[in-house]
Amino acid sequence: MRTVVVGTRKSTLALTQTRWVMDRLREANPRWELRQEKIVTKGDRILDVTLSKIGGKGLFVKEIEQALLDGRIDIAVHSMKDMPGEMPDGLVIGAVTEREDPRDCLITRSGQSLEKLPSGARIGTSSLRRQAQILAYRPDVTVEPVRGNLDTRLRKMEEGQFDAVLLAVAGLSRMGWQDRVTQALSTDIMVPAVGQGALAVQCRADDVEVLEGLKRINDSKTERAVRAERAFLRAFEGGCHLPVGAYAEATDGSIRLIGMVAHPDGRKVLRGTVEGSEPEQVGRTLAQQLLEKGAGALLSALRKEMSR
Ligand SMILES: NCc1[nH]cc(CCC(=O)O)c1CC(=O)O
Repeated sequence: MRTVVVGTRKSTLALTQTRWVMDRLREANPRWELRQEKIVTKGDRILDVTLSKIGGKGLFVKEIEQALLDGRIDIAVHSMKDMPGEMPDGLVIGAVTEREDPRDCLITRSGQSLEKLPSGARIGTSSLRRQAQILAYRPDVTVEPVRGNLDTRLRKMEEGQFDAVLLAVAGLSRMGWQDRVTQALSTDIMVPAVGQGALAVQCRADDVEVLEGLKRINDSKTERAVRAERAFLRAFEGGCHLPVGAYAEATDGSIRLIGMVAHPDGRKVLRGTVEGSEPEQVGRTLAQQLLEKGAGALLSALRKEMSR
């Protein structure tokens, strides 16, 4: 028997995801005794400021990673899309779980689709990636920031603060709320966030026993797809709160990756596709392709605007 402590954020979504992973782990490793440890992160405590102002999505992950490094926990379950491109020394992703629906979706109060929403409709999202792509498709709507957990965002829409909100299908379906989706958006309109729909199960790089056990719940196709997406993201240094998206489909032999870099106002959206067999290579090649189309200048101008 080995006691394995699994760390998670305290949000209902994080707890649901962790419970799901713990069930898989229990099946795959009957000799493990699994215990759950809840960790409150800065991102969960500070809810009244936009994420990019307090340091981006990475802050949800950082404090949990510290608990791993300190040995307070042995395994951490994260939404893959919340993981920054780079990871601290000493930690690895030991397993990537099978990806759920990777798409973003629109939830409208009226039930109208994106095409039917009236001009001037207010859409709640704090993601620059979602903002850019929705404005590129519907330049006549307005985008307003919204923070908080999934239920908070849905409630704010129902109360009339917004006419619609944009969320990941995967988060809603893990909560059992897939019937709330008005319209799942095709990746032609909305390229998802890197890693969206997959879970990352992280551990210490030298914890051989845990690594062995995590391998048993790894989904190799999702892993290859996410490796390509993350290699793409890393090429744009610190891209986790920038308007960058990527989505890959992988078989055992090949990978097809689509990527997107945009200006938040939606007036410029650069997209590209690359196919290949080696995930990191595919990611870097696509990043290079978009850099040649002007993604570098776009993002450095944006970084300057955001740091003002
Ligand atoms: N940004 C927060 C976040 N992190 C992971 C998910 C759920 C979807 C997923 O695992 O990809 C969500 C909610 C959302 O963006 O709608």
